[in-house]
Amino acid sequence: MTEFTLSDLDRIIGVRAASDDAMSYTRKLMDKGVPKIAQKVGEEAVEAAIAAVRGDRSELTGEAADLLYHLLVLLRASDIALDDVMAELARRTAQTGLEEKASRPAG
Ligand SMILES: N=c1c2ncn([C@@H]3O[C@H](COP(=O)(O)OP(=O)(O)OP(=O)(O)O)[C@@H](O)[C@H]3O)c2ncn1[C@@H]1O[C@H](COP(=O)(O)O)[C@@H](O)[C@H]1O
Repeated sequence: MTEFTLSDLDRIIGVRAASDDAMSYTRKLMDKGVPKIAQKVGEEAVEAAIAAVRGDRSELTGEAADLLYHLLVLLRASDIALDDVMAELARRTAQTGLEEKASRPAG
């Protein structure tokens, strides 16, 4: 299993977004602003959905990677920390109590 996490990617995106490297796709996206980044998120989500319906696992893997990357850029452009999204997910999980059950050995 890869050790690379969404937090790692988010950190890289933060560095690239703050850079003045004209070759950075992240920098270019940030310059275009929230509407353009939101459009990309929508496009990548639709492409991922289509790949899933077609049963194309390789295509879906690639589109899911594009979607997660663009979503992280959108969050940053909207000044929302990935940590805040994770905290919301943790809050929902705590409400169900499933985290504890999932970490307990079955039986
Ligand atoms: N994970 C990604 C990633 N996923 C997708 N993409 C880029 O997303 C773009 C999507 O291509 P599209 O054809 O859909 O879009 P487009 O060419 O911009 O055309 P438009 O739709 O905008 O008109 C491609 O240029 C991909 O390279 C990414 N670009 C960067 N990253 C990560 O971000 C890091 C920093 O990248 P830079 O900012 O380029 O240094 C990289 O090391 C990666 O870890």
